[in-house]
Amino acid sequence: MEAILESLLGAPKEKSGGKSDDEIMKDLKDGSQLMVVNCYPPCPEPDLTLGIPPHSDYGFLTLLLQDEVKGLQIQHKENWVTVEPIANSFVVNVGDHLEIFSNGRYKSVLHRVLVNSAKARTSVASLHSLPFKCMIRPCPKLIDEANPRRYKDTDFATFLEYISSCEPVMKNFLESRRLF
Ligand SMILES: O=C(O)CCC(=O)C(=O)O
Ligand SMILES: [Fe+2]
Repeated sequence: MEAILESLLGAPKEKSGGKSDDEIMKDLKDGSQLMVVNCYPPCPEPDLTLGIPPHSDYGFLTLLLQDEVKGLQIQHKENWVTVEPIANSFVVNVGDHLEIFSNGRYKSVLHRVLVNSAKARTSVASLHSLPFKCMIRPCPKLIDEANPRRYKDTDFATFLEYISSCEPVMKNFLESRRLF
């Protein structure tokens, strides 16, 4: 898992450079991992519901293992696009923390899950974040006059406070952290 994260984070690392990236990598290694197993039974009326409503994942990166049954869709240019399952591979989703750390260069992906009437579906999501007490903020190297800071400081407690007051649907948690 560590090796996968390290190779995936190569891209923002090159762009931002310097000490803060090593720090973020270290924080991620000491960070939190939440594993969620989702089971979607067959649904007699799939057009009337969703397996999971549109949302973005809290956290830095999500590694998602889906079985051979379709269902996951991501939003791309206003359209819902089905993510075709590929055997023995992970889908990697950018989470809200990476959008904040990259000061908006990387967008957390809005996704949802459809159900179907024929087959049960199972997926396993592994959400990787900083340690719960860590503060996430835009990387200073990505802030300048042309790219002012776009997000407020955010930690896990802020997220818990948010979800106790309203549902984390669409990208509304991230929107609540926006400065402009
Ligand atoms: O079942 C899926 O493919 C996606 C699950 C998901 O989005 C989640 O657990 O956050
Ligand atoms: Fe998700």
